[in-house]
Amino acid sequence: MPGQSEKLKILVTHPEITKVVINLLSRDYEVIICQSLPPTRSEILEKCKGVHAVLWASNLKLDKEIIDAIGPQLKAISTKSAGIDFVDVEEFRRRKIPLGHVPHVQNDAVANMAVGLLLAAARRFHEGRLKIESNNWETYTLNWLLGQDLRDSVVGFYGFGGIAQAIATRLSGFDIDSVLYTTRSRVSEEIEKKYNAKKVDFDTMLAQSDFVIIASPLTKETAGVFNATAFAKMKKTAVLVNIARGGVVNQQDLYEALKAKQIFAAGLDVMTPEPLPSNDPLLSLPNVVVMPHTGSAIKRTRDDMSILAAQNILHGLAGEPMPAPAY
Ligand SMILES: O=C(O)[C@H](O)CO
Repeated sequence: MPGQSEKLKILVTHPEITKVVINLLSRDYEVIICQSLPPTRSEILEKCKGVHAVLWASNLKLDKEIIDAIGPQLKAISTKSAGIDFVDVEEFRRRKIPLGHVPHVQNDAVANMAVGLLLAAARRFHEGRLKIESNNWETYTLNWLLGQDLRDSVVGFYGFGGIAQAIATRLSGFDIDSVLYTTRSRVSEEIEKKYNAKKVDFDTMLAQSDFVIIASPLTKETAGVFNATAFAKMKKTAVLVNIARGGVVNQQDLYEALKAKQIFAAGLDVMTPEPLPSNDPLLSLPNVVVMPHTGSAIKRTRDDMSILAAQNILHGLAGEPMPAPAY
């Protein structure tokens, strides 16, 4: 136990966390900051011993080894991401250690990325650039580089939480016809009305959607569900967008489907693995638009994410419920 004048310790696992957060945490606690860039597990394992809370700003595995290295005085950890597929949540639950994550604050930024990818894939941005680079303008034909239209389209969502709804809000400005969504439980009637949305089973969503947007967490249930069987059920003109996690998609099957033009195009902010090797076959396809998992990469959004993570651990240290508990 620390003495009366000794402050409890918080480990921040990344040197670039905004000063606002460091100042906030330093008011009542001693803050230890990891310095390695990229963050290393070895530095975290060394510095985490004896701390009382951790702001986990990394997607390195957060597991039993780390919890054991910290020690039994640990009171709270928060990730700085919405997705927690790199965390052994069961271990936290079993030991009753408060675990926070960071949902909602990145909805707008990620939704903007999704719309960007959707338009870029539907309107063939990558292929257009390749044509320019190879001096292959075919503007003499009347139907060169025709894309897919959002107007009057059906947009299907796999997962219909905050990010998906923020995407649907934006797409309503493109005069889409309706929204289909596949989730475990139905959203409220009010939300369905707002987006002209209907809950349908996975196969119906795949078969009837012109655009399919993956916006679900990666879990045992969602891993690899977008596979060859799923792609075979989609329209040939369909555009797939993934801003969730690469693991929801079987990437080899996606590659085959795109190459065979079984579906029209894909826009991906997430993939497997990350970083994607520069010689990955996916990158050889003209009908894929890729971004390196930067959906939330807006300064204000990233700061908001750090602030919410800090609030999670401050509440955890005070023995209060976190604003955004992960379980
Ligand atoms: O989960 C999130 O918040 C983003 O995808 C960053 O990992």
